[in-house]
Amino acid sequence: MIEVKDIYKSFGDNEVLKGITADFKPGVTSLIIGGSGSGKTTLMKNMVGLHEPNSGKVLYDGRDFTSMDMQERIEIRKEIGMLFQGSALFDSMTVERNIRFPLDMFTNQSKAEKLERVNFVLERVNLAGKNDLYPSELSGGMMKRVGIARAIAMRPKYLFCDEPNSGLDPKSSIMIDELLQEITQEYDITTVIVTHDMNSVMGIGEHILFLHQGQKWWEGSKDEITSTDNKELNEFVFATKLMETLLKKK
Ligand SMILES: Nc1ncnc2c1ncn2[C@@H]1O[C@H](COP(=O)(O)OP(=O)(O)OP(=O)(O)O)[C@@H](O)[C@H]1O
Repeated sequence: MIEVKDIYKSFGDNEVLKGITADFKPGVTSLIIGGSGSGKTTLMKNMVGLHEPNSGKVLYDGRDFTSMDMQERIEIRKEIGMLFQGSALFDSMTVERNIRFPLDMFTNQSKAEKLERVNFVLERVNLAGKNDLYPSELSGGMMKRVGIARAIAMRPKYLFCDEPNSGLDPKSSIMIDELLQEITQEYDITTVIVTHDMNSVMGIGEHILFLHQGQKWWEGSKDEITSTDNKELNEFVFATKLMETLLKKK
């Protein structure tokens, strides 16, 4: 479990996070949603140590990440998988080398062990046998799946995804969402996803955190989100024509 406790973060005079507290549980896909500039990415960056909070704590299974030194943090980082926007694959490396990269960096496994792991995760994301392709030879959805394979190669306990289906068509987006949810449940990963995508919210939103102006404005599940009377959340949720149309049909 990841516990975020009363996180405040400012950039100069701009107070972006104003006392966020939340728990993220293993085996559950947690979605951080909210309008542009509400602080979603900043919260995620504070959780993984890419930003330092002004105050507050982040605990990984009880371990206080915020007060750790660099060396101690490396140990936690090995347990974290990250899927960045745009997949962030290395263009000059094959699929296999991209996925092997964290294993080369962080483990002493033999070549054979690493290859076995690469092949296992490739199969898991439905890309068995694509080892020798280069990123330029892959579709956007395939690139995301390679990104997921790389993120889970180290058997992470925690998985962070920033807009995992940006740039994908609706069908590929659903495939990526379902894959993330399956992996989360199968390996009991604590998964945190930053998204704008209401399809993702309605598909895999087991636990949703809605940020508004740097505060946790609402928390709940996809089953609760359409029946809330929270004004700002409603404005966010029903901002698409699709949702509007579906609601009229109800
Ligand atoms: N490194 C930084 N330096 C200064 N200001 C920053 C920095 N990172 C974020 N901000 C500011 O923090 C605020 C929140 O940004 P953040 O990226 O967290 O929002 P977001 O909810 O993820 O938005 P979006 O959906 O548009 O990605 C914005 O006003 C942004 O300008």
